[in-house]
Amino acid sequence: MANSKYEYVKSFEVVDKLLPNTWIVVRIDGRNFHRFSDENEFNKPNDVQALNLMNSCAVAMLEEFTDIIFSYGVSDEYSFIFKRTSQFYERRASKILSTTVSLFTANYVKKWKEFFPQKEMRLTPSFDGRVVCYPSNVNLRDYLAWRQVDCHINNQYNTCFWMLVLNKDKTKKEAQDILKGTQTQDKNELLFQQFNINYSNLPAIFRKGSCVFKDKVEEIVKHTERGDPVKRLRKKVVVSHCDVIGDRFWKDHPWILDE
Ligand SMILES: Nc1nc2c(ncn2[C@@H]2O[C@H](COP(=O)(O)OP(=O)(O)OP(=O)(O)O)[C@@H](O)[C@H]2O)c(=O)[nH]1
Ligand SMILES: [Mg+2]
Ligand SMILES: [Mg+2]
Repeated sequence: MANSKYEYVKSFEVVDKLLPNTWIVVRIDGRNFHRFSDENEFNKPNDVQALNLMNSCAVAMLEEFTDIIFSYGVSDEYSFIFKRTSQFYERRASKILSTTVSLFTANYVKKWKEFFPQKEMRLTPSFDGRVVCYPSNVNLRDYLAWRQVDCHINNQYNTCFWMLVLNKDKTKKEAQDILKGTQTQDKNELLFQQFNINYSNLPAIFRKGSCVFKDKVEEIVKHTERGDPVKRLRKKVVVSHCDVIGDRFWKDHPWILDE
């Protein structure tokens, strides 16, 4: 049967091409993870295995979608940056967003047992997603700085909050009142005075979040007949908990934003 009678419906589809020559950022975030974390008894305020699971899913994303040049994750969220010149799905927003969210979610479920071998997963996880284009490297770096500052603020607050609740028998309301109006320095003092914790010594994965990107690493590709190793520089997806606010990281990894 000829389909021409019905084909006009296709013209209702809207064009959703993302601006050319801009960094495409897809940020996904766990839906109702407050409850998901409770039900699955994640450690408070940070569950290192839950974070490792998120990171492992991000690594899988960079391996599958080669246009992703960098990603940054904290808590139940991950931001994926597609290179400026990406022609992935002809830059169609809905395609890029939906495949990113679904591939990440599928990996999260698939890899759960690897990170929580003793825990049957409770509830079905899902993630929302949004896509934003940034025209300049400065905008992109400011975006990442915004997320990393957010990580710092939340982690410092949550660390104080849960120390007060779990170790000083404060109610959640009392802990909230104690922390109300406090500045960064006050929270550092509180942790040090009351719990002998030096905030800057806490694991970097909690304080800085996680960066997943392709780094140049030396790998032994073979051995000569005499048994000497032959090394090559290879690009490999790595996870690092570095500072992305200052210039250092970007000076050390110029290929990420130059690509
Ligand atoms: N215990 C624990 N909870 C976590 C951890 N990471 C994330 N969460 C929880 O996940 C929540 C994530 O915050 P949001 O994304 O703002 O809130 P949400 O509940 O996911 O709600 P929506 O994102 O709006 O659907 C946090 O408030 C925590 O309750 C963790 O490592 N340990
Ligand atoms: Mg969430
Ligand atoms: Mg969140």
